[in-house]
Amino acid sequence: MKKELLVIGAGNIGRGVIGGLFFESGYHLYIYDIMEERMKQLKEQGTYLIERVGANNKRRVLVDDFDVLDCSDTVDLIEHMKKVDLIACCVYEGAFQSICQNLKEAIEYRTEQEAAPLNILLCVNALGAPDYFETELAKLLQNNPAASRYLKEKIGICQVMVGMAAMPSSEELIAEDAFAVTTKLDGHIGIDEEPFKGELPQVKQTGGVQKGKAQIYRKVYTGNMKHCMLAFLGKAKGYTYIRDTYDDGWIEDCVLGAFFEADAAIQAEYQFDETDHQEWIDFIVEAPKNRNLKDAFTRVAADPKTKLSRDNRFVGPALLCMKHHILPFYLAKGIAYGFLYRDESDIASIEITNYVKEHGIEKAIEVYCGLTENEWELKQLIMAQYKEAEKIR
Ligand SMILES: NC(=O)c1ccc[n+]([C@@H]2O[C@H](COP(=O)([O-])OP(=O)(O)OC[C@H]3O[C@@H](n4cnc5c(N)ncnc54)[C@H](O)[C@@H]3O)[C@@H](O)[C@H]2O)c1
Ligand SMILES: O=P(O)(O)OC[C@@H](O)[C@@H](O)[C@H](O)[C@H](O)CO
Repeated sequence: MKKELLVIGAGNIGRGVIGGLFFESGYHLYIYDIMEERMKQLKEQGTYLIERVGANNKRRVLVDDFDVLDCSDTVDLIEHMKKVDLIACCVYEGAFQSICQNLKEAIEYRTEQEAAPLNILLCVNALGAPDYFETELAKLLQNNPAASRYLKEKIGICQVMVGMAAMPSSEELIAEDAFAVTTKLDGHIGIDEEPFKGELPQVKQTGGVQKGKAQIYRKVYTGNMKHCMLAFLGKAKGYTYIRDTYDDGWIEDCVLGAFFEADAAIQAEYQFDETDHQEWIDFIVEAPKNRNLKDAFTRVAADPKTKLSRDNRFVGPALLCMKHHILPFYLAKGIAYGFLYRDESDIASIEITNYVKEHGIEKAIEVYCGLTENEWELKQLIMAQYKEAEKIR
């Protein structure tokens, strides 16, 4: 396999985690992002720094084997989609449609050329991303039978579990390198191996996983939920970074409570085998407390409108708990603190907290969590937790 990777979305994950690990494993990167001016600057700069921060040590990586595409339009992007056999999409959900639109053109070309298989790595926390890509591409290619066949037979659309946090670097480091990005040192990247065409790339801290579509639910409903709940509760306690919550026993109890509720529901739904299940618990619960990492609540809890929505990291597992007769007591607490979370730089948090003030918590739960009258038990649980949370805050 050619050691080339087209990275779409050159943010924390695209530059820092995926770009960094593939670069360190001998891959040449092609980088594309919609931020045209910034990409021009990156091209001029020619290198960028990654700071990998562990609980006990740090390490720097200077990435210098990449080309930045012409990001003024999508011509160059599509040209590279035609030729590079491995693509990593490191973006949020809002970018999916336009990426599919561009992929359509590339797939038609690849079909004509009888090109090699193409693997698309969806390095996202969004739920149902592979299904979205499969359906959208099938729709876009429906009038081209040969390309539809190529899509089915030669394109691997793979969920990737990015189990490694990445964030903007400190001001000091940014002064040194405007494109520096900070990531955790430990962690693991899991590629859903079932849809992958050919041999998996040999990349550091990266490997294949099974049941990828189920794994992303587990990651988001337990791991990302826990992370975000630390931020919601931590903010109420006046902290700023995830590390500030590490010695707070109350936060730890609540967050672990929510984790194990969600984990039990996920296990009931997806039945991961016991070894895999225990490894996941250890990965999340026993992760070393990384006090060197300044992971800000502003990043972790960003866009609480999405995070509190029906299928996302709190209401999703809470509903799954109800389905499996598990009381989502602590998950409801997480949701309640989500309704109290306010960050003056985050418009979604301002909208939500203003809405609660104006219309009350019950209406807010209906609007933002999408809970219906039939789901009255969960609604009442969240309302009760909110009442408590207001007193404690
Ligand atoms: N940061 C983390 O710790 C982390 C860990 C695991 C998974 N994730 C997931 O990875 C994805 C990226 O997160 P991030 O932290 O890198 O975000 P980010 O905001 O740092 O980077 C996203 C980048 O995508 C670019 N972009 C937006 N629309 C685009 C388009 N149409 N084409 C190309 N580029 C486009 C943005 O300009 C931005 O540079 C998200 O789905 C996130 O949930 C993040
Ligand atoms: O990027 P988001 O908004 O989906 O989630 C914020 C964080 O929880 C997330 O980026 C984690 O750091 C990451 O998923 C680590 O596994």
